[in-house]
Amino acid sequence: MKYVIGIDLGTSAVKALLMNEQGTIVDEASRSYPLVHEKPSYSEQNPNDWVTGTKAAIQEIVKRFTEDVSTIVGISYSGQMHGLVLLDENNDVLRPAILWNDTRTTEQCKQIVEHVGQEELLRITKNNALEGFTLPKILWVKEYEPEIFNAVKTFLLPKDYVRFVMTGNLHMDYSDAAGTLLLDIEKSEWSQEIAAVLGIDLAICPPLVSSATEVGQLTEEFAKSTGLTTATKIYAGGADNACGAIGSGVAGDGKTMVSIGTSGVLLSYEESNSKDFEGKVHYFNHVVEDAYYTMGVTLSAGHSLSWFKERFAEGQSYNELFTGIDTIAPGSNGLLFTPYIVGERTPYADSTIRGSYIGIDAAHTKLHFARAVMEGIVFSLRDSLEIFRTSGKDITKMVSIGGGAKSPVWLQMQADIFNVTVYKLKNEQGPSIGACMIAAVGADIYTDFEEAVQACVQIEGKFEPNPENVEIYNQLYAIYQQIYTQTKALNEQLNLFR
Ligand SMILES: Nc1ncnc2c1ncn2[C@@H]1O[C@H](COP(=O)(O)OP(=O)(O)O)[C@@H](O)[C@H]1O
Ligand SMILES: O=C(CO)[C@@H](O)[C@H](O)COP(=O)(O)O
Repeated sequence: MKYVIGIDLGTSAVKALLMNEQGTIVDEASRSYPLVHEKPSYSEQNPNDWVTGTKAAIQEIVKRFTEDVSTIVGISYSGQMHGLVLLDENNDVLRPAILWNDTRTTEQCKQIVEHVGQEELLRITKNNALEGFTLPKILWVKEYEPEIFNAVKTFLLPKDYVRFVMTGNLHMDYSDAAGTLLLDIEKSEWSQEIAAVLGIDLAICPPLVSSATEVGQLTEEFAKSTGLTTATKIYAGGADNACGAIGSGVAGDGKTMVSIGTSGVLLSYEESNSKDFEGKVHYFNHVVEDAYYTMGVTLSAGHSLSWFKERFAEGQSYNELFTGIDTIAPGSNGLLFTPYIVGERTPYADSTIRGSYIGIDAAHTKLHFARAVMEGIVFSLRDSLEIFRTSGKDITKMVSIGGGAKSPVWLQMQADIFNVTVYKLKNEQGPSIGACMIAAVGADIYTDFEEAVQACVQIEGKFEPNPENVEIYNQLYAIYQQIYTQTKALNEQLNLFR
């Protein structure tokens, strides 16, 4: 029997899955690491924490593995997108990684639009300039840390750095490169035009490869420290949302995924890159060659709930926090929450907006506040759904993945607020399943992603919308939608005090 390992380098933790050639997950391990918010709007991680966590998770799996390790034939990756890792000429890390949910780069986004031009930017990259993307982060370092910028030899995205430590080779795959805002989507190459106009030397960009490309084998050192062999082949991998999409079977037209991880994502498969969403949603390369996907992103989805738990329910598990939450009526007895605790992306690209609780009543308990957070996160994802529906997409079912899909109450809320049938996977870790599938396709265990989806995607259950709740949530959503506009100016004033 052959096996593959899929590594999902998430924002809260790295998760490793061991999958056999029949598509069954046989073991898993994870390690969490801190997220550092040194200042409001900053969000960084130490790339060495990713490496240490990945090594420990693989060691744990290998320790429990009772067969010959040479049967673990391949490893691939799914990675949190957009994060900037800068390496010097010795391939040493120059500064902490600046992550996807770091919104310090509003000025740099304006500069990009000014120099490249909005129309040209959309034509080349299919996306708007948003704080979370990598290019504005490169420009921020250029402006504020010139010494570091001058020492840069290569930039990588998070999973590319972990892969580099494991193989000694530098690469980036198209699905992740699409999120840098430096990729010419049409030509599938780094954009000379954007780089030239912004004074960036394209030599810092790593070679581009497809997700299932073999990019090397494990270094002796990494193999030795984890118990694997140097014969294990390494495949490039992809952006976590693209991996989550194939891991949940979203590899064909009309298929939709919702993910509540640290971020929240509503993602829809696209057969081509020819549609025009005017930059309202992100438009990226899929890990499936010549396919694409569009998605809306809530910056703090699961993060809003983990924030709530850390601040107001310290020491409680999620299950303890949720006890009794299903006894509270939809709408949390008139309490609404907007999850803009680090700013927002879709539909409001706004780094200054912050979250609100609206309608606090003396009768509300901690449970009402927790439920309102969960509902607010799903309302925010509905904002993205409305963009898709307005564009003509008929969305009636979705596969739900990410840490949030562990909670049946949250899954039912998604069915009721979106008014769709929500499917739950046997294992909610779509991105690492996707990473396993990439390794399996790379290693020729499956001929293509279609075959991999057939073998690996296992649906465990479904949640149907409850018509009564749908009606209540429709009314509440109309109120929720007004909160952004009504709190925007207030947050601009409060920004001075942050
Ligand atoms: N048991 C649970 N029930 C519901 N939600 C959970 C549970 N455990 C974690 N979560 C949510 O999942 C989020 C983490 O999801 P995950 O997909 O692991 O994130 P990431 O890939 O960003 O590391 C947490 O922030 C939390 O909101
Ligand atoms: O910025 C985005 C997508 O554009 C995020 O979705 C990141 O890719 C992080 O994902 P999670 O850690 O929440 O899975």
